[in-house]
Amino acid sequence: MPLTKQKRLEEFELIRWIQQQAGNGAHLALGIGDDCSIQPQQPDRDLLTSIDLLIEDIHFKREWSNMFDLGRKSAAVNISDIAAMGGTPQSVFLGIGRPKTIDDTEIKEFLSGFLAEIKTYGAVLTGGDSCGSPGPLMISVTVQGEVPTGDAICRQGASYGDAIYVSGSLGDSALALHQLQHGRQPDAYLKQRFHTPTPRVALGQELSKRHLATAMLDVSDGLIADLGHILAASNVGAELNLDAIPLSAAFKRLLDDDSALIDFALAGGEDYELVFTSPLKDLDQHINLPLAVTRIGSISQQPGLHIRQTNGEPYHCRRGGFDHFS
Ligand SMILES: Nc1ncnc2c1ncn2[C@@H]1O[C@H](COP(=O)(O)OP(=O)(O)OP(=O)(O)O)[C@@H](O)[C@H]1O
Ligand SMILES: Cc1ncc(C[n+]2csc(CCOP(=O)(O)O)c2C)c(N)n1
Ligand SMILES: [Mg+2]
Repeated sequence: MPLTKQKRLEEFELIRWIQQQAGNGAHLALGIGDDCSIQPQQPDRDLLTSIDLLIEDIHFKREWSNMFDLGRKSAAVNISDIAAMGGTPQSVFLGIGRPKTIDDTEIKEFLSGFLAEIKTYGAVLTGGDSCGSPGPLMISVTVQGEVPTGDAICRQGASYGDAIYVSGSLGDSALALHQLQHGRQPDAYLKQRFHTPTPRVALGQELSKRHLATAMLDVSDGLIADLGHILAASNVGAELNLDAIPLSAAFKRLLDDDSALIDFALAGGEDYELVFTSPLKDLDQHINLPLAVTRIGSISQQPGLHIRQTNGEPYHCRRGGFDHFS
């Protein structure tokens, strides 16, 4: 259906508003407004690029979140991929498929949250695309970052004897989601962990700059599934200590009443914490950041992922990791 003149004006007005809000990046020769942005290349840097989609009713429900927080989360989960390589985010590209039910105020709220989040990490909105959607709200985010040549931390470098670490705590986000899905209101802390996760950019940068980690990724689909990617890429196995999995006070309070909830920490997903391996056994002593880093196990020669309880018995998690196609 051809767009009316008035509708097109609205579309470009919104893009002009986005352009004004986005500002200019010092690393760019040209940002929003032309057919492409232009970024001069640095000879001693590797360019990191990642894309992720967020689709209404798959990744979020509009009734659970406000549009500002949804904007923040859309940015954060993508910036988390740059953090997971140890890089510095720079340019972000935003695609929006917008249903008619979202008005200008809501879309501006979304963009304000998105821009506030990327600004926190020094990144700039550099381009994107906007169109109508006959169905759900669809968000596509591409993020680019940089790392000194050769310093990016990949999934493939883990070797036998390395210790396995995780930042922050696990399971909060999945527990909040579980409560929302069952019509309950999570407490403020758990809610915040689900709606506005924090990409661990400073930790990733520290690990890459000081060459402290051999393999790394961010936990989006759940610890077991995502650590499994490191094991497959590195061709090794792992032993995890169940009691070492870091849990928040809010999570522990609920775990006291229902010990089965531990599976949300092992396989829930959307933690956006960093899981990494290192030959150092006391890595927490080497990092001076206001973020806990916990040793949860070690890389073994025996293939597969084995979880042990304190009494030495194996633990079998009853949840699978998140899989879009299962
Ligand atoms: N449709 C696709 N076309 C090309 N490459 C893809 C496609 N889907 C995924 N990939 C690539 O597969 C790899 C793994 O993607 P995946 O989405 O599982 O990882 P991730 O983005 O780190 O995790 P998550 O999406 O759960 O945050 C990435 O290199 C990604 O670019
Ligand atoms: C409404 C609603 N239902 C379910 C979930 C849970 N969820 C969706 S995608 C995903 C994995 C990460 O995504 P990706 O692999 O695409 O990066 C998880 C755990 C949610 N957030 N909202
Ligand atoms: Mg992905």
